This record gives sequence, structure tokens and C-alpha cells, in this order.
Amino acid sequence: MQKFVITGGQALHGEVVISGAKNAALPILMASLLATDDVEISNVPALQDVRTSLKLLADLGVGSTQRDSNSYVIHPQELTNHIASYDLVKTMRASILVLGPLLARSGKAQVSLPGGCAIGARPVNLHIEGLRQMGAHITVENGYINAEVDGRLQGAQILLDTVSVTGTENLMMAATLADGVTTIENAAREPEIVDLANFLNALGADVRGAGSDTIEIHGVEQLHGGSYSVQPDRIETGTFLVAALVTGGDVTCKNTDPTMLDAVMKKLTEAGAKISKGDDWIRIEAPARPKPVNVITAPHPAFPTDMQAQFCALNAIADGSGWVRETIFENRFMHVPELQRMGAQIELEGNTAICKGVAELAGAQVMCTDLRASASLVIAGLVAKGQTTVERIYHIDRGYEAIEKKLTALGARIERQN
Ligand SMILES: CC(=O)N[C@H]1[C@@H](OP(=O)(O)OP(=O)(O)OC[C@H]2O[C@@H](n3ccc(=O)[nH]c3=O)[C@H](O)[C@@H]2O)O[C@H](CO)[C@@H](O)[C@@H]1O
Ligand SMILES: C=C(OP(=O)(O)O)C(=O)O
Repeated sequence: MQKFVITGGQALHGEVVISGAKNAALPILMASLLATDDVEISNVPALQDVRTSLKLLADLGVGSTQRDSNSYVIHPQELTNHIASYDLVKTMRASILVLGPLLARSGKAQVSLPGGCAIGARPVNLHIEGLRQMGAHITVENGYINAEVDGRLQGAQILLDTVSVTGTENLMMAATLADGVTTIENAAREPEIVDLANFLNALGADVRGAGSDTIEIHGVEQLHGGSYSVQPDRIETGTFLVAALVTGGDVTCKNTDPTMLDAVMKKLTEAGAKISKGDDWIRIEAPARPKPVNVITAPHPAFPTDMQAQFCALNAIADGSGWVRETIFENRFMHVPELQRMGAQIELEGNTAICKGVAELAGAQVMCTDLRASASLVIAGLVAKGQTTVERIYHIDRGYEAIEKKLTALGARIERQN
């Protein structure tokens, strides 16, 4: 298994080009199943999850042609199969996003339950309930969701019990081809929802209100082909900003979108960073040592759960005590024991990680448990004294394109080893 070997202590300096957003690219790839003609998607990050998605589409009969390292043409007219098997779904939760498009396009879908995941139970009951309200017959048997509809799905008024990003996406995609109008209330407002809606509309869908908590979808008979560029990755951006801050550096993230990062930039400023920004860039200039911050995760536009682990690494070396409270997932602190191995003074009290900053972390052998936990360990390794070995980096490869190359270009000493 591959690992990163990091020698800490280098301040990051320079410019880094941000990739397309994983959490926008994955739903957009799955949404291409809804179209009847070729769909060209660019600014697709080169990630393991993208490769898994393309494999999943291929399993459904839908081929793709790679144009360059970050763009693909998807051929949805080739759809022949409606079964998303356990073997692929188990490696990537976002596979559940084929459920809505398959059902809408071919009237049936059999999708393996994504199952338990490292950060919490992550049920999909809201996806299933919403599709049932749209007229689908759904059973869950032997680890598979079996969904069928006679004719077209029907427009429905759906109120989500809790805000769910992929739940909103699945229902929004399914509703584009439904008969009538679908309203999703208490919808997720994440920027990735807006990107997906813009993509669907570029293919001829009629989705209104994405980015607010009520989305209205006027069903159309079919979606045509088209081309679309995926939005920048706000979580990758935030991760580089934190890495720059904790190492005492000065980094400009290019090809990004500052409007998606208000909550994160607010906390970075509280930590003592000087932030400047333009239309598509953000620069961070770090203080000598960051101040601790208190963070509560919540649905967008509040502080994103996908940035929580990175802020635990920040608090670990801050000048004072701060806390991070996780309200979205019930088990998202697996980076804490690993950070403790590096000398971090963090105590877990329920869903809150209380951290007393130390002047110096010490390099150690640590293990990735999930994607953002891995990012926090890399950040800690960059600032720790001595050598840190980060094991099981297949987690980080799911969501960060060439992270070690981008960090090396900023002056970090990080090496991928087998
Ligand atoms: C591929 C993708 O975009 N992943 C993101 C997506 O995950 P994902 O879409 O899986 O996360 P959700 O927004 O659905 O989860 C939010 C909360 O709702 C609960 N829930 C969700 C669905 C459901 O049917 N029933 C239910 O109870 C979950 O257990 C969780 O407690 O949003 C999360 C929250 O911003 C991010 O951390 C993930 O990076
Ligand atoms: C939790 C994440 O991803 P996923 O939903 O794909 O597991 C993430 O991107 O931080």
C-alpha cells in the first residue's frame, strides 16, 4: 500500500492551481445518464472516485472517451444495464447517485446499498422515500435497492426530514424527466447542488431555485447532449489554505471561487491569517503562529464538515485552546487519535474535539481512515518536526488530485512511496 513520507518544517509559498470539485464532478458524471446524446465534461479532477464513476458508467453500458487528463465525452445513448453492483458501490458512496438517473431514464434500477462508511451510518432513506413519492416501487432486499416505475416518474412535493446533499441531488436528477413539477423543500444549498442544476439545465432540464432551500423542477421528456465545465473544488481550496496557514506560508490558490468559501475564510481570518481575493483566486498570508478557532459544522452556507479535520490540525498547533464540533456525521473524528500520536493535545467530548495547541508536533507513523482525516494528517506532517509517514493514502487519492505534486511545488518535502 502506498504512503506519504513527509519531512516537516517547510513554509508553503507560491501558487497552486485548484482542480475541479470531486463532489460536483461525481453527480455530474452520474447525471449524464439522463441524456440521450454525447455529453462533454471538462475540469474533471483526476481522482480515484472519478475512475470508479467511469467504471460504473461502463458497467451500465455507457462508454466514455477521454479527451485529455481532465475532460471526457460520455456516451449515454449506450445505456443497456440498470444494475450497479456491490463491487463498485462499496468503494464509493457517491455510486448511490446512479439510482435517480437510472430510474428516470430506463424505468428501473438495481443499486447496491452503499453500506456503512468510516464517518457514520449514512443511511439513504431520504433518497428512497422521495423516489417513492414520485411513484417508484422500491424494495430493499439482499443488500440491493430495487426500484421500478410504470411509465414516467410523477412530479411530487417532497419535504426532506434532514438536509441531504446526495439526497437532494438524486431527487433533483430523477425529477428532470418526471411528468409534472417536483418541489424539494429543505433542500441542500451546497454549491455542488447549484453546479449540478446548471449542468442539467445545460442539457435542457428546467431546474429552478438551486442554492436555496426550495428547488422546483419542471419535468421534460428528454435531455439532450451538451458540454459543461465542473466548478472548482472548494474543499481542496480550503485544505491548501489551512496547509499554508499552519506552515507559516504565503500561498495563492488559483482557478478557484472565493464565493463558496465564506465560512472557511472567516475562520482563517479569526486564526490570524491575512486573506485577499479576486474573482478566481484567494491568497493567504500566515501569521507567525495561528490563533485557535471554534468551529461548528452545519449545512452550507455554514462551516463544512469536509473541512473539520483540517481545522483540528490547525488547532493542534495554535497558540491557545479551540474546539471543533461535528453536527453532520456521528463518527468523524478518527483523525484525532492519529493527531495525538504526533503530540496533539486533543480531547473528545461527545461530538466536540477540544484542543490545546502545542508549540510543536512531532513526526510519527500515522494511518488514514477517511478522505479528510487523511488531509489533516498530511497538514500535520507538513508542520511537524522530523519525519511523518502517512499510511493508506488510497483514501486521499479518492479526493485530491496529485496532492503531493502540488505541495512539492509549494516547497513541501513530501514523497509518495510504495
Ligand atoms: C459525494 C458527496 O457529495 N459527499 C458529500 C455529501 O455526502 P452525503 O450526501 O452522503 O451527506 P448527506 O448530506 O446526505 O448527509 C447529511 C446527514 O443526513 C443524514 N442522512 C442523509 C441521507 C438520508 O437519506 N438520510 C439521512 O439521515 C446523514 O446520515 C448525515 O447525518 O455531503 C456531506 C455533507 O456535506 C459531505 O460530507 C460529503 O462530502
Ligand atoms: C465524505 C466525503 O466524500 P464521500 O461522500 O464521497 O464519502 C468527502 O468528500 O469529504
